[in-house]
Amino acid sequence: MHRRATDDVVVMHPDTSRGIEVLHNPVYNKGTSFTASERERLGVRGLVPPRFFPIGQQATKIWAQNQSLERPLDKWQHLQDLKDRNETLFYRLVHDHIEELAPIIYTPTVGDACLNFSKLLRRARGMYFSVDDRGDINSMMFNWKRSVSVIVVTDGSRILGLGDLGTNGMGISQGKVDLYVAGGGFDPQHVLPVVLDVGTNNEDLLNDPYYLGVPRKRLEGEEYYAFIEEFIRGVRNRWPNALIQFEDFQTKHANKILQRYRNDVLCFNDDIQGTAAVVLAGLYGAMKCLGGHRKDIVKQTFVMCGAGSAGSGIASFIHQALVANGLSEDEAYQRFYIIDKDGLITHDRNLDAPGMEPIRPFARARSDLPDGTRLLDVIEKARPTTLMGVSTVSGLFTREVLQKMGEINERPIIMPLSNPTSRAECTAQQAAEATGGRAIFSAGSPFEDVEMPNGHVMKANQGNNFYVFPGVGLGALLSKSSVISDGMLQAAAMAVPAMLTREQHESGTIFPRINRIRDISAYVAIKVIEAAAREGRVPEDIRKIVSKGEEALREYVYSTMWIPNYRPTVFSCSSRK
Ligand SMILES: NC(=O)C1=CN([C@@H]2O[C@H](COP(=O)(O)OP(=O)(O)OC[C@H]3O[C@@H](n4cnc5c(N)ncnc54)[C@H](OP(=O)(O)O)[C@@H]3O)[C@@H](O)[C@H]2O)C=CC1
Ligand SMILES: CC(=O)C(=O)O
Ligand SMILES: [Mg+2]
Repeated sequence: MHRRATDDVVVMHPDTSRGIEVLHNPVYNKGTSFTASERERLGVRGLVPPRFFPIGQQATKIWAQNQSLERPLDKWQHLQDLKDRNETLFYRLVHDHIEELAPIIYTPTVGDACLNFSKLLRRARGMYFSVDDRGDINSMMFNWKRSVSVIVVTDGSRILGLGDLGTNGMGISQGKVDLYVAGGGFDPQHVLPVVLDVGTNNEDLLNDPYYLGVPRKRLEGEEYYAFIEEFIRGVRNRWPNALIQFEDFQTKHANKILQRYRNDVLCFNDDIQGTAAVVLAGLYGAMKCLGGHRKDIVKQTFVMCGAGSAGSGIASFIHQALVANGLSEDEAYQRFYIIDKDGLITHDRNLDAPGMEPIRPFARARSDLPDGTRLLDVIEKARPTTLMGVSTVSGLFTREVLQKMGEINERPIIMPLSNPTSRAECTAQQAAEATGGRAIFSAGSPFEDVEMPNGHVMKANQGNNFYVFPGVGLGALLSKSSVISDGMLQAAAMAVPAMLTREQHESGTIFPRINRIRDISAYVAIKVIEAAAREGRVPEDIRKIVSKGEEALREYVYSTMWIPNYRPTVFSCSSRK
């Protein structure tokens, strides 16, 4: 599946030309890092400057270049250009500077990149399947490499909180697979970003002469689901062991697709399930900040702004955890107040509308509060401990709302989770000012910690599914389970806060630093594999490793991780891939 860390050579495909072609191939190119013997062997002697620079020095130089750029989008472009020239060096840079570069290759900058994708694209990456390809999707998959372990696929219909970006959504699939490599240790040769171009309803794109997708309205209804089915069947045929991550599908389709495939195909929806796992992880962390135990989530009351795929996924998943910790189903539903653009959702709402199904059990009784009650009034009445935002509405958490949370709670839990930064329901600064720095804060996109006038620092945690999806994917694949169960995801949620120290909790930290992402992903993977084993989903060889204990599992997980270093490059008469 992955290239093992113990692999000591890169074997060039026998059809790859020697000479200049090697330099033009980002998989094999090392620039000034080819050794003298490689220069001979690969026919590049004299095609690169004579001096040899090890990867560390190359990375230092390119890092300085990237840092000298002012605009985040220029940094993004600079990194894409590097990836197009030299993948190993690109991933080395991202691996070594993940804290600084995650906001560039991922939220928030990737949002800008998607908005401008038609203008920015220089070299295509990944696979595009459009409505015009119907009937040929499986055969097209043979244009790609034989070995794929993870596919991130979007239909571009809801990219971050930016709406329908059509085929420009490819930027998010690419950003996520880069995080699989940098964060989860996946071999870059085995990840595949995909966009399903089923059209777009975005008029600006339809009128843009440079738009890269098929300029037509979106497929809908049975035609849409037939297209998805053709794609899934194609994957099953071409890459039967690959994991599929559904990303940024609009709510009305996201849940339906997930329910249709989750019991038959190794897949998950990152916005529904990955987000839910990370938010629960954050809540467990918050319970520790409050001096308690993760079981204390049963004492919490949640107001959730946003009833889309993220909101419904989070609510359902926390509900499961509340029940697992002793509440009845009904008691657990009573802990939620869910609000959409029309205010509080009650039984007076049309709960049969597309996408509403998972929200239905959370609708409040008519007697509680009138349908449509506004956020501030809901907070007054419900007195929540936790306020979450997955609404895409910047500024929704007004000063009054945040102050009210601060009046009700000594340490209010405030989570403006919408991405990118321009869509966050509030900033860290606003949350800190309105609560006197007492909030336990976590946002989808990165913010700076806030220092209060008295010197106290309010931690600006980043609550992003980035903390779990690489580890969930890694664990699921290594477990050889055929599906990803709720139990595996619940285990992922518990793994993340277990990586924090008491001192970190005391300072208001609910997620580990992102520069530990490889260790976080490995630990999440270990817990996911253990959960799969407990549920009887793993074959004998994996069960044996699990039975030897966590250390053996850790060794197994780390041994599969790809490390961004150059290895000697050789030709072989038969390909190993
Ligand atoms: N931090 C993270 O890791 C993640 C963050 N997200 C973010 O979550 C956001 C939502 O994603 P998703 O659920 O898929 O998107 P949707 O567009 O499906 O959901 C948005 C929801 O917000 C509601 N809404 C709109 N205006 C308001 C308002 N004024 N008050 C309360 N609710 C409102 C919408 O209601 P209506 O339908 O009536 O318009 C809808 O229910 C995105 O910004 C995304 O980037 C998503 C996944 C992961
Ligand atoms: C983080 C993510 O998946 C989103 O905002 O959609
Ligand atoms: Mg997403």
